[in-house]
Amino acid sequence: MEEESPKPVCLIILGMAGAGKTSFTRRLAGKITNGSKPYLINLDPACREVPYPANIDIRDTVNYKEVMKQYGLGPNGGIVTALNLFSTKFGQVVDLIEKAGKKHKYCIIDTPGQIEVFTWSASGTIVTETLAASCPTVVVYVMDTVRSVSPVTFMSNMLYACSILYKTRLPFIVVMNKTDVVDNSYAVEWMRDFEAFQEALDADGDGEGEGATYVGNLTRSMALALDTFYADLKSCGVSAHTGQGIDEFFKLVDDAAEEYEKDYKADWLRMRAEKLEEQRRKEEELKKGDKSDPDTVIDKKKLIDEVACGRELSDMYLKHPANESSSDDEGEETAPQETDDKPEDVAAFQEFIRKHVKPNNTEHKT
Ligand SMILES: Nc1nc2c(ncn2[C@@H]2O[C@H](COP(=O)(O)OP(=O)(O)OP(=O)(O)O)[C@@H](O)[C@H]2O)c(=O)[nH]1
Repeated sequence: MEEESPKPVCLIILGMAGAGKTSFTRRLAGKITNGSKPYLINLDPACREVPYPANIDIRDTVNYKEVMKQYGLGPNGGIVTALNLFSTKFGQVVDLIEKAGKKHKYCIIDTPGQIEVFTWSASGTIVTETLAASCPTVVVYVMDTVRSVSPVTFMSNMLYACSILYKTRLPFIVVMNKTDVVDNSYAVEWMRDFEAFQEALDADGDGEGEGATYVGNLTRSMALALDTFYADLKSCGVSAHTGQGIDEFFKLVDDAAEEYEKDYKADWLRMRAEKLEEQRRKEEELKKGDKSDPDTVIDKKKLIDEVACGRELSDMYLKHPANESSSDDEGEETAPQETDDKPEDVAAFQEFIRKHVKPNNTEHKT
């Protein structure tokens, strides 16, 4: 039997806006394992600068400001659509990631600022599923420890983390970032000891009894329900600024990668086999149908390019994702343009719709 070449452990970095995803990715970028730094991917089409040497950068492929113009979208719609377009070619990205496994032990994927762009979009699902079916994949949820000191905010953050865990069905790590400002011990205690959480809630004026507020009661019930989630949760405190806690984080990553092999891989391989079979069946059906149907045109143009990790950082900084000649302000919605749709973009978008928009949404997984 052919021996499989090693595949990198892929870390999908998620978190609320400002939690420190990019700073954390930048910190992880310096980790040297077996003589190599991690393979780095930026999936945020709207960031101005990528402060680490990305091997693959979505901004080299899709110009989100042009997407906003061409489809008449606002900034969030532009980011979602840019990611949708990119995700249609994510198979090519995975090929590059698999090849990178010969040299890199880890592959780190930084996601867009607004978490819902990834967690509530078709493209986020496509990216996650394609990765998980090919490489050991771990979801890393970055939480802002400073902003979560209120018990109600903490519980909301954990509830969000919990929803992502059950949605992705992958090993999961909660990273409590910014411990250089506030130590994460309060969060560890709240997760371990419900009474301590209850006391903090009382001290906040949201506790039990006559003075209890609706939000206090809700928080208490939710925190009780989250006990099961906390029981097996991998978490650690880190500071992306000082590097504190990074070694412990990588230990958790290695445990999570083992967990993937043991508990998740078989399911993902089965799902991939089913999808391939379904795709084969659909292609056969298409072949039998009208071959001149323009919707079946598949864009052969290579949209994804890899950049040598050692390239000059200045290359990354100098290129702004917007078209330099573009005069629109960031955040300004513009009317749809009727004329200059590029044929390759149209073909890619048609292909995206053909592949992923299913009648009645019967196969959409949540
Ligand atoms: N003190 C401290 N500040 C941090 C740390 N990590 C990030 N920050 C700060 O938090 C802010 C947000 O950091 P980013 O890395 O841009 O966060 P992000 O989640 O990538 O943000 P978006 O992608 O724009 O949503 C910046 O001002 C960082 O300097 C940390 O470990 N300690």
